[in-house]
Amino acid sequence: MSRILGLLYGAACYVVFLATFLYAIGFVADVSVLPRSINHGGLVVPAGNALLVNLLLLTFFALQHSGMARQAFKRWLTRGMPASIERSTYVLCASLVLALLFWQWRPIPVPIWTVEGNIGAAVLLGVSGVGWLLVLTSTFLINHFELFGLHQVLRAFKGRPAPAAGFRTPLLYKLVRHPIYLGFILAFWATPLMTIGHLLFAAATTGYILLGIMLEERDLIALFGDEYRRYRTRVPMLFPWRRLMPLRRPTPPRPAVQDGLQ
Ligand SMILES: C[S@@+](CC[C@H](N)C(=O)[O-])C[C@H]1O[C@@H](n2cnc3c(N)ncnc32)[C@H](O)[C@@H]1O
Repeated sequence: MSRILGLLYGAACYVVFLATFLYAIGFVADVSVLPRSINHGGLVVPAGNALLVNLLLLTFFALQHSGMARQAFKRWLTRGMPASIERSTYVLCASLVLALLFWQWRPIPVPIWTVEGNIGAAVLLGVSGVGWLLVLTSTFLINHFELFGLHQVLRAFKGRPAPAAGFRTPLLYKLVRHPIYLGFILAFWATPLMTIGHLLFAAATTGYILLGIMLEERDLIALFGDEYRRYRTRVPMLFPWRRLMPLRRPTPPRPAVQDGLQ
């Protein structure tokens, strides 16, 4: 019975995640048919108040996201719930906090840049679309269903032990260490209409991504040791410049010739 409940819970969490993810695309792209987006629909308040509320929402998301991802928190959580539904619970909480952000976001629709003309706007929307595609594709590269908890509840349902965390570097992970985060950065910054509200969102999430990378890599080193350390020296963090333009190796210094010794 508890295995069936676990499976249903995991599936429900996944559906909530999917709905939130799809809404996020529309929210950031400012799709006008949505009830709320980054530039419309939310309560209109003075810019100072809006800034404060939005920063609180973003901070709450960052605390939930990073706090619940730490090993110590997972150990504490799994004292009270089966380990097989820990990841689904994480995904559910992250989705609910994100939904709260979408609901309570205060637009500050003062333009910073506006790209007029079909081609320019289409290129920027295209780059943003590529970003979202990069996010989704990369989740499948490292294991989409494990990342969102379905794999774990399915294994528990079949009575199999939880899978050990695996380190993978397929395709895009050979170019950059964090293609999912790169995808988010492209999706958040590439917009034909950058408003103060959107800029706040893009800048705060980018700052959080950089901090999140530091925490995530610390955990990955603890888990995979030298294998991850070597990966870090080989593959750039977010932008594949080093791959596209290999740096010239510095020429080694010539040994000093000392008078009288040669
Ligand atoms: C939201 S994903 C982001 C993955 C990666 N930072 C990226 O941007 O593509 C976070 C989870 O992926 C795991 N992870 C990160 N890099 C990984 C890799 N190369 N192989 C397997 N898991 C990885 C982390 O341990 C963490 O649980």
